Amino acid sequence: MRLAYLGPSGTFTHQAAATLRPDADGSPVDAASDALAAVASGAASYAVLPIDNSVNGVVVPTLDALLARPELSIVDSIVLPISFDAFTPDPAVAPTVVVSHPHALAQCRAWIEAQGLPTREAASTAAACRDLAPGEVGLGPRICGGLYGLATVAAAVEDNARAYTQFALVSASRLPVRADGDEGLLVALLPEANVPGILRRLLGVLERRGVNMTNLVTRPVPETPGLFTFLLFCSGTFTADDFEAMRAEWAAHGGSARALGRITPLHELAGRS
Ligand SMILES: O=C(O)C(=O)C[C@]1(C(=O)O)C=C[C@@H](O)C=C1
Repeated sequence: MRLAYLGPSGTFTHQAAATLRPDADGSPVDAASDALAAVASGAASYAVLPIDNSVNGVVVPTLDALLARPELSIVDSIVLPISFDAFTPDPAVAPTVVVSHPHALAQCRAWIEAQGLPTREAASTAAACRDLAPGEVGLGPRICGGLYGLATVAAAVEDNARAYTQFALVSASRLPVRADGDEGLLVALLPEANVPGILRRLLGVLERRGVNMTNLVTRPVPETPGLFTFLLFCSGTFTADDFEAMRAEWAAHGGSARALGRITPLHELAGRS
C-alpha cells in the first residue's frame, strides 16, 4: 500500500506517516498538492500532510490542496511534538544563511535573530537539510543530522519547547462524519454570496448546537474573485445525524457545508505533557 508524504526522508511529516501507517510503503513528494494528486489518481492509497501548528497556525498549502479535492477526506490524524536542531554540512565554514520550511523559520525566530543571519525558505525541513551548501545552516528534525551527514550547530533551537503540529491522513474513502470525546471536525463552508451578515448567520448554527469553534480560516475561492470559503475547526460531540441537521441549517442560511474530516483541536493538548 503506497502512502505519499511531504518529503524527502526525515521530515516531520515522514515521522507522522510512519506512526500513522507503519505498514505502508512511504513515497516522498515535493508538495501537498502532489500528495493529494497521487491519492486522487489511485497511485497512492493515502497521503499524510501537516494541517496546523500550535505556534505558527494552519498550513495553508495543505488546506488549499484539500479544498481542491472534494473526493478526498481526512480519515485519521496525529499530533506530534516539534523540535528543531540546527545543522551545517561543514563546521569549518562560517555560517551565512539559515534555511528551512517557512513554518520552521517562524518557530525558531529568537535563535535566528541571535545569529544575526538572513533566512531562505525551503520546500520542507528535510529538503533544506539535504541540500545545504557550505556556509548554510539548516533547521530540521534531529534525525536529519545522521540522514544527510551533517554536524549539529545547536540542539532544540525552537522558541517554544511545547510546540505541536497536527498531521492528517487523507484517503479517497469517506468515513461517516462524527466526533466524540476530544476529537473535532474540520468543516468547509462555502457561502452562496458575499453579503452582509453571512458569517454571523452561518456561525449561529454552531452556537445554537453548543459546538465550539477553535479556529476559523478563510481561503479565497479561486474561480470566484471576492468569494471565500470559511474553514471551521470545530470541537464537540456530533453524530452523523447531527452533522446532517447542521448541514441542512447551513443550507437554509445560504452556506454549503462539506466535512473535510476528523481532527484533534490543538487546545485539547494544553493540559497534556
Ligand atoms: O518540513 C517538514 O519537516 C514538515 O513536515 C512540514 C512542517 C509544516 O508544514 O509545518 C511540519 C512540522 C513543522 O511545524 C515544520 C514543518
